[in-house]
Amino acid sequence: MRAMALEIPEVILLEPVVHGDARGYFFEAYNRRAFLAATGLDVDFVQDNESRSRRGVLRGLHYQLPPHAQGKLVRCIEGAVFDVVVDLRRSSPTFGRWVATELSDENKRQLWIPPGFAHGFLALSEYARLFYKTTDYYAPQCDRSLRYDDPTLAIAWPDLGMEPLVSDKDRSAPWLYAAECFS
Ligand SMILES: Cc1cn([C@H]2C[C@H](O)[C@@H](COP(=O)(O)OP(=O)(O)O[C@H]3O[C@@H](C)C(=O)[C@@H](O)[C@H]3O)O2)c(=O)[nH]c1=O
Repeated sequence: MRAMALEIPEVILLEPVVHGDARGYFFEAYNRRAFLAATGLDVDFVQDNESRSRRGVLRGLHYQLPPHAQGKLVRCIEGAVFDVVVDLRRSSPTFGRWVATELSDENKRQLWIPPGFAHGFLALSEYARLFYKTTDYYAPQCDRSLRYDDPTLAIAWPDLGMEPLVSDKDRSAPWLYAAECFS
């Protein structure tokens, strides 16, 4: 597993070693020891999530506040997504900054999103299925959404020539200045 640093160093892009042969391919999608060796992080994942979205669906930007803040290990197992992470740690030099990367069933890349960050994605392919592990359980009372189109964030979402399909919850999410963040 190869780790690649992004502009926000705590957010880590991971690329597995894919063993291809005449039958197809095999790779270790998650291996605790390999994850530790690549990232230096020994993380306890407690929940696996899967969602499937039509092209143009935008989910996010989501995070859970303490005491149920979540780290997430995200990958796209069908199609492709434009995946975005925003630093919401007020004490961080990169507070309010975002990084984005394409995750797809072709590149098999995974993104490690530490607690303290908001996460969202736009489905680029006809359908996109996201699979992600989390370090804490779903806690609706701590679940928060942040506006994906906040002009302060100025996220460069790809233009698919259509309005993104967004949940009511996400459409009515607060802007960054009013959002509850991390210390
Ligand atoms: C996130 C979550 C939702 N749910 C329920 C609540 C609701 O009825 C339904 C759909 O929830 P949402 O609309 O929040 O689903 P979704 O918009 O897909 O939420 C996800 O978005 C991405 C970007 C993330 O980063 C995830 O952590 C998660 O917040 O599923 C659970 O039961 N467990 C969970 O862990």
